[in-house]
Amino acid sequence: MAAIQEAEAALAATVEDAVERLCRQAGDLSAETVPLPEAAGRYLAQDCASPIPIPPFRRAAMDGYAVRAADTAEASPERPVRLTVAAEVRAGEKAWFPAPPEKGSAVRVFTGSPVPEAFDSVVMQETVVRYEEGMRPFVRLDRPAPSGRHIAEAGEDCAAGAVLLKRGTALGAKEIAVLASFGIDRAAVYRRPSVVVLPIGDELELPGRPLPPSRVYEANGFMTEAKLRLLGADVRRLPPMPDHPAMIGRCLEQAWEEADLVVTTGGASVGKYDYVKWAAETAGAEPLFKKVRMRPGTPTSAYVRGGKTLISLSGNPSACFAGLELLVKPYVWSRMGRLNPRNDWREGRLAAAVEKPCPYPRYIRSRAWMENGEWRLLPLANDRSGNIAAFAEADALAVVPAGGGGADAGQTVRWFSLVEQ
Ligand SMILES: Nc1nc2c(c(=O)[nH]1)N[C@H]1C(S)=C(S)[C@@H](COP(=O)(O)OP(=O)(O)OC[C@H]3O[C@@H](n4cnc5c(N)ncnc54)[C@H](O)[C@@H]3O)O[C@H]1N2
Ligand code: MOO
Repeated sequence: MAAIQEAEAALAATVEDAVERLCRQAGDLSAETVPLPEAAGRYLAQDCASPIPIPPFRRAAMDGYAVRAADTAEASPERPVRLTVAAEVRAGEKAWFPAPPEKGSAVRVFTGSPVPEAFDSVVMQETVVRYEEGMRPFVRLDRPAPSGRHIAEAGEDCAAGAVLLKRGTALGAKEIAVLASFGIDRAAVYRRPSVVVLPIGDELELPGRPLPPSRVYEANGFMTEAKLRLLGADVRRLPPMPDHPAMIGRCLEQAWEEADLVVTTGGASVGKYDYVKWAAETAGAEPLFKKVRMRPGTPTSAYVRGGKTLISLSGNPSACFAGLELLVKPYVWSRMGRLNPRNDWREGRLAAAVEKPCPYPRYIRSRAWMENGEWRLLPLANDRSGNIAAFAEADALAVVPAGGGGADAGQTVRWFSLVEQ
């Protein structure tokens, strides 16, 4: 008996170990090439190089006149220089000029117009006086135009062949804009992991239906589905499954057939009707860990079978939430090919005491704000494991270290942001 308990204790992982074990078997990540709009929220599977220089041609950065700096070198308010406007080049037109340009010529240009080769400076239209004599347009300058001013050289932003975005980069709106501006219309991204979400519990009723006595609405499955979708996974949430061992076993088998990852909630603890561990082991799955040194969420476990993963989250909504943030998210991030699949931990000081002694690190939903150059964290009242009403107020998850009698107000703790990235 003692040997069994010791073996079980060895499988009780710290959160860091649990993440390590999960990420280590994230397996080979295959890639697919998708049109740009579908690449948003995913991670590049290879470096992306620029097929062309940007800007692709020498262009004006202001509306005004392309001139030769040498022609304007002597310009002053007392002795302004007069230039003949010999041509106009609009954005999108060829950089033409009746060559070779005579000394003292200028070309009317606009932001984004190609600048004809002989010209090396653009003066803004606000800084010149334009006038006409007969039908001929002229501009008058009363100061020199320095060579190179308001001209973007071809390849100045990025040379052809240069790496634009590195493998593992998250493709958000600005990265998509970078690819589009280089003429790239598809991206090689890592495949989205497919996930089946399975809420378990006789007491669960679907939202939208009347609530029979002694039942609760199924919330964890919806929370898990939403989180996974926001992370970019391909998700299917099943209706609640009763606490029935054979049914849970069959459902797990089917879910493993179809998905890379199965996430269950509920039926995870030691109660007479908690069957997930039993079903996983009966199906021959190998445990990665059978408990996690965290609260809430201690009964969380994970298994692998034939390259497929099962993460069994606790049924208590806050425990389920902690498991999603601390374990499922890093795992999905590593499967999606994100370079750093870890939460971005920082430090802050508690704005109120946490009076709950705990043998494990305690993860507390909190509100975070900046005060006098440091982060402050207010643990939410009503943070009991089974409570859910205060969820929406939290924008941070802070951790109070194990042992001791909780934490004092003012104590420095680690935390990360819950604001969706
Ligand atoms: N004798 C012991 N009892 C318990 C222990 C223990 O070590 N010894 N651990 C406690 C801890 S800690 C937790 S956490 C819970 C976890 O139990 P389960 O993961 O098996 O979850 P359930 O018993 O199925 O449900 C717990 C609670 O949450 C509600 N729930 C479940 N699923 C959902 C859902 N999808 N949506 C909304 N609410 C849900 C359920 O009705 C229960 O109230 O065990 C402790 N017990
Ligand atoms: O670990 Mo349980 O999740 O405290 O409520």
